[in-house]
Amino acid sequence: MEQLTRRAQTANSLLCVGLDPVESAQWGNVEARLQQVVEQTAEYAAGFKPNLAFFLARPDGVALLQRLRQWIPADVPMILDGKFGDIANTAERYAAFAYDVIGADGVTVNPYMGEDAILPFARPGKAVFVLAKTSNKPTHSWQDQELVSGGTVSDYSADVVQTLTYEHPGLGLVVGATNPTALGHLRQRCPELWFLVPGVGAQGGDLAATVQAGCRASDGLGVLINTSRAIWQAADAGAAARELTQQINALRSERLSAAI
Ligand SMILES: O=c1ccn([C@@H]2O[C@H](COP(=O)(O)O)[C@@H](O)[C@H]2O)c(=O)[nH]1
Repeated sequence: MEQLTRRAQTANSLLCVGLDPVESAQWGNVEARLQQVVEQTAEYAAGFKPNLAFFLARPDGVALLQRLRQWIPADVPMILDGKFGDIANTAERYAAFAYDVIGADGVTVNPYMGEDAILPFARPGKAVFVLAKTSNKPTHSWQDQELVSGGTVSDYSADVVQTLTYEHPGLGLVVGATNPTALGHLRQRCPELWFLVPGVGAQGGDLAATVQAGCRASDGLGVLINTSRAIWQAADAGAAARELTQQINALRSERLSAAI
């Protein structure tokens, strides 16, 4: 999280460039497009987030991820969005894959199986974003279920992660941009955690509301706002990333002046 904070400050950006490579007649070769998107957007990126599914769906997916790691500048964190979640010894193997085989700086984790599904990823210097309130909108949301002990399932996930951060400071949450009320609620519950926030762009998340509800009161950072298809499909990926960064920064400034 220190690397992420440093990068967000140096690049003056909260943008996470999502990398979900798909074939398209427009782009032709996926590998060349991937390299182009990284090159064009790197100066604006606080982080990159390749989604593992899009690589595993290719015969050369793991090797492509390894090459991707080489194209991403060393000071820009790469978060491997694998939503890993299995018992401890298996989670260890997933962590070895993400960190040792691919060279990721962080991962996403599904906490359904409990703390032993999370903690093997909590290595020093690595960021672990745990699902709390995701951006999809199922009609019957598991995450909104009220627990007898109080709060919802997503609150519980956030509370567990918050507690674990006392010993494992690299933990953060995944909170979708499609529900700013929930984002604000979780920000109040966890004032200092970094949130990975997907859902802006193709999923229609409200950027202004995301910045308003999600940024930390203490330093105006704390949200890594991801967009994948909106950049991948843009005619000029660099321009799309620059525009988004500028929009986010304008909203951050407005938020700051409103607070003064
Ligand atoms: O709650 C979540 C968690 C992860 N994702 C992932 O983020 C990107 C979003 O892509 P867009 O094209 O910007 O919609 C994708 O990899 C998802 O699997 C998410 O959307 N929501």
